[in-house]
Amino acid sequence: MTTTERLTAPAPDRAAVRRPLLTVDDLGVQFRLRDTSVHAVTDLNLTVRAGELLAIVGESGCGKSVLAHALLGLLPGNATITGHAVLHYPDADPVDLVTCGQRHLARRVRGRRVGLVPQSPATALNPVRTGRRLLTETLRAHGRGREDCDRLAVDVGLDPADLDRYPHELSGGMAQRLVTALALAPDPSLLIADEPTTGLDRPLVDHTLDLLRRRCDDGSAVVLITHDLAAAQRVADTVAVMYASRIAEHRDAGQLFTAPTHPYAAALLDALPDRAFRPVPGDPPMLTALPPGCSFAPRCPRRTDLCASQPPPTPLTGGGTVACHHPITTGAVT
Ligand SMILES: Nc1ncnc2c1ncn2[C@@H]1O[C@H](COP(=O)(O)OP(=O)(O)OP(=O)(O)O)[C@@H](O)[C@H]1O
Ligand code: NI
Repeated sequence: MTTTERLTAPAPDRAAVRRPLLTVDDLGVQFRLRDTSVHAVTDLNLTVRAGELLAIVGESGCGKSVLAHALLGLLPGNATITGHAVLHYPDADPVDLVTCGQRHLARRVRGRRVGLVPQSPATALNPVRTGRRLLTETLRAHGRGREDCDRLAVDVGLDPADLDRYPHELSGGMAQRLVTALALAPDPSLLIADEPTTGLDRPLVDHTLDLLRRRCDDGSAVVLITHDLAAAQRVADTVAVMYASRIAEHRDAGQLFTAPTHPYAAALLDALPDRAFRPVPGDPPMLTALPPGCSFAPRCPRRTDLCASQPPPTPLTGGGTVACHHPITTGAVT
């Protein structure tokens, strides 16, 4: 099966009937620099439901990893976070990840309820411990035995013999699979996987995507951050397209890939080799100087004067959101 074929064919909006696991409400992240500030996440709203695989896509630097770090309390000291990101527990009161504090995040959330596959696995691994030791310690901390070690390795496509290597003895792809196994060890109800297929060859990319899909089919939720639109198309229930720190379009994956309504989403799809293979013209704006209107307007074939001056509305249309003054209604870019 090629990556562009769907692994499963979920009914449209299947995820919509599940309970919300995470609700993000007007989330903002800014980094203070000496004489300016970087708007890395702006006015971001989304819901992730149990059983849902949400793919977050968008060009490099649009704020995907910062969003992941914000949800896990992993932002550096020069960051300011605003808004809310509420994690709902089936058996306890909901918790706002923005305000609950590092102690709660460390004890109850990070690596427990919410797992992270970090974008840079090499720097995330303790260099003086073998993969087996790292994995055994993580499993033990969550009440699971060392016998789960080899099974987890196989799940992520790693030869259990490679667990006896130190991080510097692992290839980039092996380190990637090891950090995925470490994130899965606590069996988190929400897994945020930030480019989890980097450095993997095609069969292992598909193996990893299928693993994430199966977790969702078993009732967990996954946020898959990826540059790879074909990967999103293969496994995602819903897709959020980020552009310059905001969500441009967020809807059912099937609808987004067949009839994108935001001109940026349409342009991203047109850039795919198996579509028009036409790169998105121009460059994204600096996040230190976001324009007052729509950030995509300077690159947009549908822009009018309104786009340059007024921020786009984000009405709910057809079960999704699109932040655009002139959304495409036919699925064709005019
Ligand atoms: N500590 C920081 N201080 C200042 N700016 C930062 C900091 N961390 C990230 N940024 C900026 O925030 C923006 C968003 O970065 P982010 O890493 O989220 O992008 P991304 O969408 O994950 O990109 P990629 O696809 O390349 O991983 C970038 O402009 C980046 O330079
Ligand atoms: Ni990133």
